[in-house]
Amino acid sequence: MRAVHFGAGNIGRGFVGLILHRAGYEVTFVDVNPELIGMLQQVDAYQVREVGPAATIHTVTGFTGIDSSADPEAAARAVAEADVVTCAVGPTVLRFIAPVIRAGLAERRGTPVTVMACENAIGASDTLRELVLEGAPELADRAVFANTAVDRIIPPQDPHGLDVVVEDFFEWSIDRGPFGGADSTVAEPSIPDAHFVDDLAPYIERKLFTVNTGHATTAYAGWAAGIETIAEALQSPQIRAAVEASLADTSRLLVAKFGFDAAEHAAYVARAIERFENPALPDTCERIGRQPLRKLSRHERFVQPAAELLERGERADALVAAFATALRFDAHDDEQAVELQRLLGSLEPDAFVAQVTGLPADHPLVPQLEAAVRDARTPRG
Ligand SMILES: NC(=O)c1ccc[n+]([C@@H]2O[C@H](COP(=O)([O-])OP(=O)(O)OC[C@H]3O[C@@H](n4cnc5c(N)ncnc54)[C@H](O)[C@@H]3O)[C@@H](O)[C@H]2O)c1
Ligand SMILES: O=P(O)(O)OC[C@@H](O)[C@@H](O)[C@H](O)[C@H](O)CO
Repeated sequence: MRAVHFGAGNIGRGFVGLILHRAGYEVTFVDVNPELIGMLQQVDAYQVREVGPAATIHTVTGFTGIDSSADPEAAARAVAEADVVTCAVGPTVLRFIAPVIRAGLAERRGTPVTVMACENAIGASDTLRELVLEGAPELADRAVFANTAVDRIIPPQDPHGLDVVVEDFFEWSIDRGPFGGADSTVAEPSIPDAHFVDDLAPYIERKLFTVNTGHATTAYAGWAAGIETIAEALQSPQIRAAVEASLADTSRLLVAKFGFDAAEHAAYVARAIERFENPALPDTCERIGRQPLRKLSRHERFVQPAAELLERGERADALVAAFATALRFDAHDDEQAVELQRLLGSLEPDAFVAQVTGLPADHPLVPQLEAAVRDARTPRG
């Protein structure tokens, strides 16, 4: 069985590549980083080292690499011949890999390929499908796109090596809907470490609005306090209280919306905070806070749950406070952080909230976010 995976970064090598290898796939990694692809072409194996109570070392073999910026035709050919195509490139990069997948589908003969975007975003495979079929709707029956939720914390790695240090926890949930039904000619791919679910919404929203909301609250508060790592930030009682308050907001929403058992959900939240604190994971506030404009957008970790709470007539004060703290993220190496600071300095609060969050002006959350922006624009004494 052949898999093509776009994005040979942390999740690519330390999660998707590992799980596909364990499922028996030969994996072709496609990336635009020539150094990374060079290493994947030159060696036969790399290691994934899990750290935490259930620590194990896994060896991944049977892979190769293609540099899609140097040889997009080879990448398209690999897609044409694959059983499964996955990606973990970041939601903002989907539009750059879409033309390569489109070219692969155009060459494809025989059964449709399964495509799964493994990104932190709701409906990422649906987004990828729209981008791939843009201008080429006739290719629709050559691929089946399934949404997924992926969870494993993988901190920054040595950029000059292939081995990856990861936490011992992982979860990959895949929407079963597109497979095997009356309208589908494609069976569920065999991936024993993943689980197929009838309704992905509770899984992706629980993950994004717990793990990622809690992570982001920690990161922005840590950054504002001048703290480097996530584990260190959580040692501050104020930051910990802010994280617990954000997750109390999202818990109220998730339990009401999906009918989760309150005690089981509380255990899920506690486990997420324990995972952030894993002392063996050198994860940084800068990585977790990366791309703040994406994280402050409409369907993301603060605005979406806060908006839904207000629509239900509830408050979301802790999420609004976390949004306010995020406005202080000014990492110089992060293009979106630089743009965030430029927008803060140049747009009035109403224009900033409309542009960054995409909320309609009459949404009940808007006045609170505008107040946060007004406050962030006031010089600190
Ligand atoms: N690291 C984590 O803890 C984690 C956990 C769950 C989900 N995710 C999600 O996985 C995705 C990737 O995150 P990551 O941490 O692995 O990032 P990363 O930066 O380590 O990896 C992304 C890779 O994509 C490559 N890339 C960029 N443009 C490309 C293109 N046009 N074609 C092919 N490859 C391209 C980059 O060179 C890089 O190697 C994100 O959506 C992230 O939210 C990350
Ligand atoms: O990858 P991002 O930028 O969407 O979010 C940063 C982290 O919260 C994220 O990578 C987590 O480590 C991951 O989602 C855990 O499964």
